[in-house]
Amino acid sequence: MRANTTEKWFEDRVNKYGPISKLTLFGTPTVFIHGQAANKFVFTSNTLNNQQPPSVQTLLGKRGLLEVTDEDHKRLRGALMAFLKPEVLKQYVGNMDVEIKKHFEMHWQGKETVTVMPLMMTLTFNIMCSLLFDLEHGERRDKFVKWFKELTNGMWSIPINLPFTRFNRSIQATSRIQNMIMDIIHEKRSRMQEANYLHNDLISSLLSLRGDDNATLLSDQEIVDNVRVVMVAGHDTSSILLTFLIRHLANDPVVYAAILKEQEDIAATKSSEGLLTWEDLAKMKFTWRTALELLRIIPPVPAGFRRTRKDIELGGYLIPKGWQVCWAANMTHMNDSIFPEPSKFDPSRFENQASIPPYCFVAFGAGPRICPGYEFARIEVLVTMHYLVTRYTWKLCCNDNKFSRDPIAIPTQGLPINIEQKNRL
Ligand code: HEM
Repeated sequence: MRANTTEKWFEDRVNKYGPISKLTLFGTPTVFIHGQAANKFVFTSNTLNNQQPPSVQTLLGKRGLLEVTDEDHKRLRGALMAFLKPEVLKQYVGNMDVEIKKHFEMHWQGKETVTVMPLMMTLTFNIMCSLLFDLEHGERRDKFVKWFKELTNGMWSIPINLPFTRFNRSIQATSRIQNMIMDIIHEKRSRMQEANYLHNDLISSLLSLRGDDNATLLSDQEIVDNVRVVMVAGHDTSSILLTFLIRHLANDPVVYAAILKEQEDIAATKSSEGLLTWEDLAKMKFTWRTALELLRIIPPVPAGFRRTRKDIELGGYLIPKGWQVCWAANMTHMNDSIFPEPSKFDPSRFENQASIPPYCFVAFGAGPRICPGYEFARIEVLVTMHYLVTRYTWKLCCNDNKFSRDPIAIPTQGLPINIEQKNRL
């Protein structure tokens, strides 16, 4: 992964061993499968459980969406979707707009050079703090960002909990984060007693949900674990997409010009103080198609795992109970019978999404575990791109066109760029 040869490794494997092959990964017998039918099986079969490395369970908790199955998964997912569904999120486009403009004022305005990747991490973290917790800027948010970085540093590390290991620092950070989220839950619960309290964040939404017997639908621990899962699942993924979009537009004047035109047309209808709306986002069709095409070529989640619940027969092979099953996005994303000329960057592939065969574009997964943050990611990417292209021009500082994976894609130097503000500011 560090040498960024993951895709090549998958391809070589398929060429050598065919569509289904076995190997040992992280010390566990694993079956590697790929292609449309294999994706359908991985994403929809109830003979498979979700499977995360042990470090992830320790750091994110046992009651998070990634760990639970069946009825518990449905209940917790339904609870998160009550906030993440488009009908609700559309009310928050203005809040995102405010947070994103603030980011550009604080971190870009007046600068000649910025490094994109860490800034996009900061931006998506702040968006989440505002929308998920309604957490004010200041000391508490600063502490949270510090602990969150420590938590994610150890996420894919070897889970050895000895003093001074990366994993040990992550465990300490996750326990501080747990305490902080618990405090926020208690504060929100008491504020919810106030007559005119507005539910305007994910935690308040989860606290307000009731089951059949009018008891709260989620326990406090379930809220803590799921908020951590959402923070982790939604942070790196969106930052990577934004970072690689900025890199791509610096190298592709045709796509850049089309996005600029689309965004300038929308900006022309707004006053300088006006906030973007849900209706404005609906007009950003070409910008979103460009983002989807980028996700096809560089999926932030390049592969994933499941575990068999029982012996399974697949394609004439027996996969024993307890084995890992590994899927990889690039094997369908770069298949020329599905996406002709797969290496060509062509946003028009997404003009008619219904024409893409099912289970072939899996940047957001598919089936019952398909990414619940799709709409959230779409809003943050579109609003960020709007302010970026209408207020700045940029050039890559160096030929930072390489990236490594950890397992997320990271430009080797963080993507430093030279920026210039447009006159509008
Ligand atoms: C460009 C941005 C994003 C990409 C490419 C992405 C990709 C994915 C993928 C591929 C999966 C499914 C993994 C599997 O089935 O093994 C997933 C699941 C998930 N994503 Fe995203 N994601 C993005 C943004 C977000 C955001 C912004 C949030 C939260 C606000 C989020 C929350 C989640 C959660 C909670 C799951 C687990 C769902 C479940 O197990 O039921 N994601 N994401």
